Amino acid sequence: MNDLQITGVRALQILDSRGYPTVKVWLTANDGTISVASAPSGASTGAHEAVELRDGGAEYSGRGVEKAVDNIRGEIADLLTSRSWGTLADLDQALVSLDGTPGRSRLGANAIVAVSMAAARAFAAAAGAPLHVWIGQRLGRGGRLPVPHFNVLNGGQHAANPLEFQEFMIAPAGAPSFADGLRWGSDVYHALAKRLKQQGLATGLGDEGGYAPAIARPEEALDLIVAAIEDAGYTPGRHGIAIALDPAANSFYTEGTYTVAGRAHSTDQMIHYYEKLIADYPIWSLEDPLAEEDTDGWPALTAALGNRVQVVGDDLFVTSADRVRDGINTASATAVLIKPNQAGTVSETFDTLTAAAEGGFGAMVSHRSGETDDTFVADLVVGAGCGQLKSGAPARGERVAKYNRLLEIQDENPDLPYGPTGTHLNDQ
Ligand SMILES: C=C(OP(=O)(O)O)C(=O)O
Ligand SMILES: [Mg+2]
Repeated sequence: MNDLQITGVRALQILDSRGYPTVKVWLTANDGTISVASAPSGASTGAHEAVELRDGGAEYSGRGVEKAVDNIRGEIADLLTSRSWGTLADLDQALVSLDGTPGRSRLGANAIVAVSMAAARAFAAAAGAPLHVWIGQRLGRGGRLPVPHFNVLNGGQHAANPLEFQEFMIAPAGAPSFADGLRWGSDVYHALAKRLKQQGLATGLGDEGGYAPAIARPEEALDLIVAAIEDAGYTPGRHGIAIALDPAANSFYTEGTYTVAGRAHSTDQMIHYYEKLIADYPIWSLEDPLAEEDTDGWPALTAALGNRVQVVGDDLFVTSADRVRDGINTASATAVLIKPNQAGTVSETFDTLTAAAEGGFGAMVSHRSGETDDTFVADLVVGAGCGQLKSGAPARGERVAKYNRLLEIQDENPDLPYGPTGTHLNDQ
């Protein structure tokens, strides 16, 4: 394969789906091919994830990213055009070395991840392969279309309602194909709106396109969703439409106590609470059920529930291969959420996917709550072959862009299998 020679670098501050500034990058290769990528942005971030560079301060806000853009136009462009690149791993490593900080705070994780994503596209284009095929080759995996996890009801830091749990997702595991699963999800999404209206609840949306009604108890949300699945004519459960939760427990944990709908829970009580939810509702996956700093709680929860549901670390692992290996050694979870901008580069994201697979962990690829029309995660999940994606509701342009890209991939590759392997979604 020929080396990649980058001859042009363009960067711009654009807006993400929340209307906050983010970074867009264009890389031109010497054959004239232009590869584009945009950085997403999280709101409920883990303490250890790579750090966005924001003008005037690193914490999340609507502040500008002009400095990050300037870094791409300056130092990063100089690096990228200074030599040819044999592999993405070399290019990413050079970016990480140029930054020189563990958290990517000098040049900005938003600048670096956008460049890395665009570079991955440039390598794929140079190889004449679709991005998902090129990614599959890098990871040594066969392609697979994911079960989409639609976040249909929003709370936590993604909505202004009193619901502490952040994400209530529906997963059409029993659908015969990705395209059918997408239709099933959209049917339930619309049935849920009807239910909410019937009950006098608001149908305004949270950041990821799910409804954000003024309810506080997770059970109320789950009752509404199960009813909507049935209203739409589907069967709740792993043979039909299962439920996945991302409570994002960091945000309702203080000094050893989890507060849910006005009630305080110790870690043990929280584990019992999830046990009851799992018994009462067709929940198959639990992401960030406990806070990232509750390090004794995670193995206890996984020992208690890990044979019944998938236990996913997001803020706990922040897409870091080292943290995933620790999690495997301590049996702290059974799967990892994969967000390239937490890891910092695409190559590090690949390393984390590999570490997870080597340790028998599952993986779910994920968007961020602040998104753009970039569809990188759709190709990533197919190439990774892990069979699970969350990209928000089956509505709102920045969310459906990913689902629509998967429809294209399915259409172009009708033999790709659908769904995860080796997870609880295949049980029963
Ligand atoms: C997608 C998520 O939200 P954010 O992007 O705000 O971290 C999440 O917590 O899984
Ligand atoms: Mg999460």
